[in-house]
Amino acid sequence: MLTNSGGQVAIRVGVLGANGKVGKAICDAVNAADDLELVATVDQGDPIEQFVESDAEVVVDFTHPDVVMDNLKFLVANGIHAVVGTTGFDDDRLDEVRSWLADSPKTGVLIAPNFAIGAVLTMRFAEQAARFFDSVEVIELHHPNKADAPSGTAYRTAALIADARAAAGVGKSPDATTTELEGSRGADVAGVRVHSIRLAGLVAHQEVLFGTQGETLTIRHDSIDRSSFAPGVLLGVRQIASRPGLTVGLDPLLDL
Ligand SMILES: NC(=O)C1=CN([C@@H]2O[C@H](COP(=O)(O)OP(=O)(O)OC[C@H]3O[C@@H](n4cnc5c(N)ncnc54)[C@H](OP(=O)(O)O)[C@@H]3O)[C@@H](O)[C@H]2O)C=CC1
Ligand SMILES: O=C(O)C1=N[C@H](C(=O)O)C[C@H](O)C1
Repeated sequence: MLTNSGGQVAIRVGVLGANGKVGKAICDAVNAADDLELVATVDQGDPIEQFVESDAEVVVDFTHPDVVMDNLKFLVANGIHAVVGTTGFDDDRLDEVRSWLADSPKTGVLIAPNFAIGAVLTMRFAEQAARFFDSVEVIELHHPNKADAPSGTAYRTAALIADARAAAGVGKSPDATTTELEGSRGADVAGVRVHSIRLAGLVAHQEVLFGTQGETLTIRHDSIDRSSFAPGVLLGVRQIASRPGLTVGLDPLLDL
């Protein structure tokens, strides 16, 4: 059992996807925190049972949308709290996680499409701005090794904007396009156009563009290093045991 200089018992943390781009940054951050102990790391091909054997209290998942549900089902069934950054969660998946948690009521799961504070604020600011502008489009820009498009953050941003506009009675963005090459106007996410750029040299970036008579507003966020995700993940690791059930997004942990 690890204790820090104040005699506090460290939280026992496991990482899934530990050899991945974000997983490595999270392992470094856990190792650098004196109130956390990295007790197990699991990547492709390793047995997930390591988390039970090592008595992990919280497991962080940055793997792949195709495998994250199986991982989560195992963690919840074993009463291990989870902090999940992996993308691919639609309403059906969230409902499935809730149904597992109903059988494990003390377990907490946090699923957040983006753990970077600037990205969380971008979503919040976009939601606030949404009702004041006629037009809105989202551009997300990522490294070319990203598996999913649009990004989980862009999905969530578009959904928040759409909900805010619907609540305020604002209609769809004006668009007179009648002739188009397929894909040229981006994907339609809840009625909001989302454009995905994949470019060598990028990490994770998003612009939300608003327009109305005589003015535009652009909200832009840039993760220029994957360490940007670590503070939000560690906040989740520290809080999740006191938040049983499903929490979606980092906002409640930041009192937003
Ligand atoms: N919420 C957030 O703030 C953020 C979310 N993400 C999301 O996190 C996920 C991972 O991103 P990233 O780190 O860039 O991806 P990587 O591909 O770099 O890392 C994923 C790692 O998970 C491993 N893996 C795959 N399947 C399993 C499995 N069944 N069990 C254990 N490990 C497995 C992969 O191994 P192998 O390569 O051999 O398949 C790889 O090492 C993506 O969904 C991404 O969108 C990313 C950044 C921030
Ligand atoms: O794959 C990534 O890199 C990222 N994925 C998340 C997403 O899809 O929104 C978060 C961030 O954009 C980085």
